[in-house]
Amino acid sequence: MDIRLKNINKVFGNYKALDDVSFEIEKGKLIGLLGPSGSGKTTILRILAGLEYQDSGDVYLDGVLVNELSASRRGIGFVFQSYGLFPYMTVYDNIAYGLKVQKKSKDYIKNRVSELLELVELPGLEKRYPSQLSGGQMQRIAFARALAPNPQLLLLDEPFAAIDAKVRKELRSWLREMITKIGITSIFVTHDQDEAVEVADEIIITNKGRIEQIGTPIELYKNPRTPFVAQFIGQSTVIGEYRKLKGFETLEEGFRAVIRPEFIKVYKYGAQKEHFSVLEEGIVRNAVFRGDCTEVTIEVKGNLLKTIRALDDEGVEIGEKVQLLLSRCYVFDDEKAYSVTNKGLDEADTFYI
Ligand SMILES: Nc1ncnc2c1ncn2[C@@H]1O[C@H](COP(=O)(O)OP(=O)(O)OP(=O)(O)O)[C@@H](O)[C@H]1O
Repeated sequence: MDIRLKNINKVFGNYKALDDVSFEIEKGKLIGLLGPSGSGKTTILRILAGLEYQDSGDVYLDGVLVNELSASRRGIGFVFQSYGLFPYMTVYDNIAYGLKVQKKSKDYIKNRVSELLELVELPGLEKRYPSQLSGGQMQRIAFARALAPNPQLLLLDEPFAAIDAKVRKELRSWLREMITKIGITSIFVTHDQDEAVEVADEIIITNKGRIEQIGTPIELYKNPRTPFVAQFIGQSTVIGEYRKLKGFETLEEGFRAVIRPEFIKVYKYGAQKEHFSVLEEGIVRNAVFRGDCTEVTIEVKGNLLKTIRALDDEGVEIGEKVQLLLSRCYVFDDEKAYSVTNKGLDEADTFYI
């Protein structure tokens, strides 16, 4: 199912929850709706599903205007953060629920339930109750239940939020594989960037009821188009002025710069033999081991820059003097954001992700 939202507005009391929201989603895509708390993500899902109605604007599903269509007639499956399973029903009855509402035959339901249990890799659990399942299993069953009536669109509202970190990671890749396999258009809400970047084909970034930017994870990283996106995506250090960082001009009044760890290379003092004119000096102020890398904070001309050192890189110690090459940064004011490259480096020397 392809989706189009056109100029959607929604006010709760005197709070504008959605402000002129428009976007289109191609059939079969897995979309992450990413934004801070209260930015309108859930409201968008609920309006799409017909669980909430917009004050103005249009919702089209497969080119058909569905503003007046009730939730049950939109062909949409919903998976909630809190699983939404009926606690007093077995796994079988939970999955069968929507099919019984559709008055499917007993044989059809039996086959469909076992087919779905195979799909979510939990065969044999028909007789269990939700209380007898782990969080990850409950979410898989909730997924099976949402898919049972063959919806054309699947909406997932923070589907992993209630699940602990390790299982959450597994479920993410599982969901990605599952959705690719079924080929169903899906939108999931999250406020976790890593989750959105890892799972989604495209990300829609919401902020204060508006869409900030839509793009693939890599597009959002490489070309943030608004100040909000420049700061929100990726791990960044925001500095008020360049303080004459080598290779960059002084910032204009009202502009700030975002520097990401991936734009910086850190060298042991004296190890770098090129680009002397733009090599900066800094002092290591903090180093935190993150499991797969070390996050190192370095003070450079009064700015604390976050950098990453791979496990194979030679270690640095707190208080150590190091050298850095800063390849580029994003510059933004209240209205626009753009990328600036270090003037002392050739294109081939700039570090892109
Ligand atoms: N039924 C309602 N009545 C009044 N205000 C509401 C209602 N539903 C949502 N809101 C308000 O609208 C705004 C957007 O809410 P929404 O749940 O869409 O945000 P969200 O981005 O999903 O947030 P979160 O990540 O915290 O779930 C919030 O300020 C919320 O308090």
